Amino acid sequence: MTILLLPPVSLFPAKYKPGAFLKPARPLPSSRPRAPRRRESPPPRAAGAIVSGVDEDAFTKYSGYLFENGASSAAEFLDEYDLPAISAIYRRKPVLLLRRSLQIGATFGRWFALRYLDSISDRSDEMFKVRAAELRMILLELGPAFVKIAQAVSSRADVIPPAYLEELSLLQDRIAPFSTEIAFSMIEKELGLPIDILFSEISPEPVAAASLGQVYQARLRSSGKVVAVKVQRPGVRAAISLDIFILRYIAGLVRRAAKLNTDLQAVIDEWASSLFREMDYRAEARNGLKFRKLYGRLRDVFVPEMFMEQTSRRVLVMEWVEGQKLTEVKDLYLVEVGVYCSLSQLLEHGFYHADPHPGNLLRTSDGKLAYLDFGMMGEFKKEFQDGFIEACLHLVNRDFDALAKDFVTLGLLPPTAQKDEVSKALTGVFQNAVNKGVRNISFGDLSGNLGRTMYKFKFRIPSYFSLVIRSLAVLEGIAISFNPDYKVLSSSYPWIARKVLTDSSPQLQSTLQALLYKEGVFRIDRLESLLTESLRARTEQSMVRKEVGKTDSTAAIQQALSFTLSEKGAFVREILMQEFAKIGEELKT
Ligand SMILES: Nc1ncnc2c1ncn2[C@@H]1O[C@H](COP(=O)(O)OP(=O)(O)OP(=O)(O)O)[C@@H](O)[C@H]1O
Repeated sequence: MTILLLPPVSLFPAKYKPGAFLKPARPLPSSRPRAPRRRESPPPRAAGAIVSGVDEDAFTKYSGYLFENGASSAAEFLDEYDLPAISAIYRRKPVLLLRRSLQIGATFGRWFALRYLDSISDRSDEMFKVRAAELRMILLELGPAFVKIAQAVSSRADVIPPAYLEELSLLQDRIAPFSTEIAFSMIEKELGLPIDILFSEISPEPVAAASLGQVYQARLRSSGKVVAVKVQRPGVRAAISLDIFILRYIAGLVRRAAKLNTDLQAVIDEWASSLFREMDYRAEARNGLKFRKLYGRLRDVFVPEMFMEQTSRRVLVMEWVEGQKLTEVKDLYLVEVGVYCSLSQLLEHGFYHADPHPGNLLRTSDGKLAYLDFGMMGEFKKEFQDGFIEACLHLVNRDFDALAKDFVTLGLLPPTAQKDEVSKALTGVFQNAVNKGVRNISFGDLSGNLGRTMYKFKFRIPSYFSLVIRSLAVLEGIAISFNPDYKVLSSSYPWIARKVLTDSSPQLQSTLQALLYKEGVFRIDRLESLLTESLRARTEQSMVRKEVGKTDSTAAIQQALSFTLSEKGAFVREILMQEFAKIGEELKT
């Protein structure tokens, strides 16, 4: 059981430097708890003032928009993404629909026109940063649906230019808050008790504000535990529903006009369903509980406790995590911990954090990797897990025909695909990368190349697969920001090698067998390389911890031997025994 020793509670945690971007939470003396200050609104703000990067105008428009279009709409009460219901609600409001469509069109239209003017006046480079900042403000003004879309792409260093990436990453946690008065009354309404009864202390202002909700620090009256209280923005569900409805319509037009093969409306529907699930905080708390149970015990991983009794659809109460953003502390060891935890999520239990954006990963004050925000979780099915491992093995061993088959198993290619042709294309795409050696393959480049090949063959990448790729690409992205040579695949391969050598799944065992025998000939070199990699999985982790010194080759041989003799090495031992028996027979003749 991992135990996090919380440091003395301060309502000015290290990661929220007072005044950095929010008004500081009011420190309440922990020795003598006071009744919370209730219904305290933030002081009036000067229009157009900038509070450390949060533009007040954008904030006003953003919140105003939510209230105007959200709080009173029937769509605010939808429990899940229900397209017929959303259509029925907004078809009855043509004026609202038209006004909002014009607002979206005019806002983006103006921005594209400015970019066009930049390009014809040869000022594109000069104005690049300005336009990136404008785009961020536009997304903020347009509301949560656009902020969420931007967040989804903001970790893609491979597709977004750096200046845009920098601006879009600010959307992850620099969104202005809504009124505390409204938030407190929402807590009371949702949980059915007065704030003073629920909490003995609560920060008079939010400590963080995100697109869907904002977070307060508080102390539970019942147990005295310090908690984070997340409150959903009022009107957010209705506002998002309206925008989804409009975006779907635009997607239909674009698809027809550009004769696209990809069903853009289906992509939006899938995204919308997951966004609606994310807006149900009870589901988020259940996800958090499961995540904690599965991964909270991994070494140096921390998952906060969820308080189900104090959680409702729009209010979530969980254990407070004291720490700093992983991106700020630049801790490569914790990136490795994240990679190992991701592999365990994807390939061990198949239940994974599908939104591990940099704002959701913290380094706790005692040096652990803490996960936050369990709104978006993915399920990676067992057959896909094995298929993914097989694809990695075939990629590293340059078996492109087998790789094309793996793509069918993974649902990336339809079974009817011309596998020869695809395999030729994949060979072209991956050969260069693989020739550089597994340690030099960049996950970002690989997924970019894969996307382009898929596009060429008019195949679509299933959304589950994009999320899986994203959950690893995010970690690579964080590491690259302070270590340009970091490669996530190089950290993952030892784990994969170990898995394939030790797993009892018949599918993986037959893959291993196929890999170790080429045209009936035993490939000892492949077994050797798998063994070396799988041993690296163990030693590398301990070396990062500085627990052991460098292993010499004798130690490696000893470890390889002890592995093949261990219970987990049974299948490999069996193969080796058969090979030894064959050699014995040959020697006899
Ligand atoms: N348990 C916690 N302990 C400390 N801080 C927290 C905790 N939970 C959330 N926060 C802070 O609040 C911020 C927003 O929380 P969270 O990401 O869960 O909200 P969200 O509305 O789902 O955000 P997003 O829209 O970006 O996904 C986090 O980035 C973090 O700074």
